[in-house]
Amino acid sequence: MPQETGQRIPLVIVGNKSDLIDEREIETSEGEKLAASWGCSYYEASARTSTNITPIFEDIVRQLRRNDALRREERERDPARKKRRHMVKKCVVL
Ligand SMILES: Nc1nc2c(ncn2[C@@H]2O[C@H](COP(=O)(O)OP(=O)(O)OP(=O)(O)O)[C@@H](O)[C@H]2O)c(=O)[nH]1
Repeated sequence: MPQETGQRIPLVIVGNKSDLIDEREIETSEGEKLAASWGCSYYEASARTSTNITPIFEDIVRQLRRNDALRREERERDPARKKRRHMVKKCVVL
């Protein structure tokens, strides 16, 4: 799925309600397999017990920061960028 969009979108797969152990419908291995095929992390979390909530948001923030850094690097490497910068006309307010 991430490959289909062609964009860097932060992605994690979360199986919620991990506290309801007896009502499990998806095996951990199944979630991990899907996450591996999407190239992202898999978490099992519980909103009720606050299990894994912080690591999920930390993972997303790490991805956002990594994507920002990659975008900056790509922009720096773009040879057309320098040329464009010289062509920009600035407006001066007096
Ligand atoms: N035990 C447990 N209950 C949860 C958890 N997360 C949400 N719920 C409960 O599940 C119900 C539905 O929660 P919503 O946040 O409305 O989720 P939803 O996507 O609209 O509904 P679901 O089909 O239940 O996923 C509510 O009664 C929540 O309190 C959890 O991690 N553990």
